[in-house]
Amino acid sequence: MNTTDLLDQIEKKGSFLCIGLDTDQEKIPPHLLDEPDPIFAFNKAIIDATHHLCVAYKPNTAFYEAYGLKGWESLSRTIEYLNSSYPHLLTIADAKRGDIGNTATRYAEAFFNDLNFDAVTVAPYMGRDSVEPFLKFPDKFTILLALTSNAGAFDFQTREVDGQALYKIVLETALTYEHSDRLMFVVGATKAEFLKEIRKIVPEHFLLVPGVGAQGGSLEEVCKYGMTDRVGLLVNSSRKILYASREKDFAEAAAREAEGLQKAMKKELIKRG
Ligand SMILES: O=C(O)c1cc(=O)[nH]c(=O)n1[C@@H]1O[C@H](COP(=O)(O)O)[C@@H](O)[C@H]1O
Repeated sequence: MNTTDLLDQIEKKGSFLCIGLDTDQEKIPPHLLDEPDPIFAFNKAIIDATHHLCVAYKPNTAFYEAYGLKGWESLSRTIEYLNSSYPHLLTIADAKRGDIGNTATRYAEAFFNDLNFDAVTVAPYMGRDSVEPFLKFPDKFTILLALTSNAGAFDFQTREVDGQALYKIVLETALTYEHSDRLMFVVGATKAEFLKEIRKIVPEHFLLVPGVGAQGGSLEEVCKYGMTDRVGLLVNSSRKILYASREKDFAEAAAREAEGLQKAMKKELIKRG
């Protein structure tokens, strides 16, 4: 998957929605627990009901790793289903990895080659040699945490180092990495007002923006400060869509939530002209 394919999907669907598959066995409708793989059964129903409203899916690996081998199998079935049934959709492994180069290479192989995701989230703390192994893969995206949606973001990310906020240093430094055109950056929707400054440093790159929905971020604010001529935004929502209902109509309820966001996104795309 490359940026042109992604933009093509965004224009066709009038949507830059990413649906987070943060599938929690304790929150899925009870009738699915009789299925051989309840998590996959839930994901498949959600994907079938929402694929026309979004351009990306982002399983957060924590929700799968928590169930050990069984969870990893559910993740593997989910990505195989996405790649075979909806190959034009962007798939993001939200794994937030980061380690020395030798180890980072193995993480990159795990998510890009073995599982065949299009993108993976990576933490920047360990620097260049922990990120560049991911960037070696053509037609794959590495999504680097810049300014996250949580309260703890203020512990380090907004601290000034040599007169500049650390998240800005992350953005500027990452642009010097080899194949930096294969980067996207995470900016939390709850920090929309920072997007003006962020766009001065990364005017073109796509931003993955989680935090709309359950965390209270505003889509309008995100678009006002973060949207570019080539859109440049993937806005994620997970719980608000996935758990719109715990009854048999859960997939239809999820589609209604996703459609609400898609319609609002279409308006923003029209506003942009
Ligand atoms: O990298 C992420 O996706 C991420 C970064 C961030 O700053 N904040 C954030 O919430 N996320 C992820 O985005 C998803 C948000 O889920 P909801 O709050 O349920 O919409 C979760 O999978 C988080 O781990």
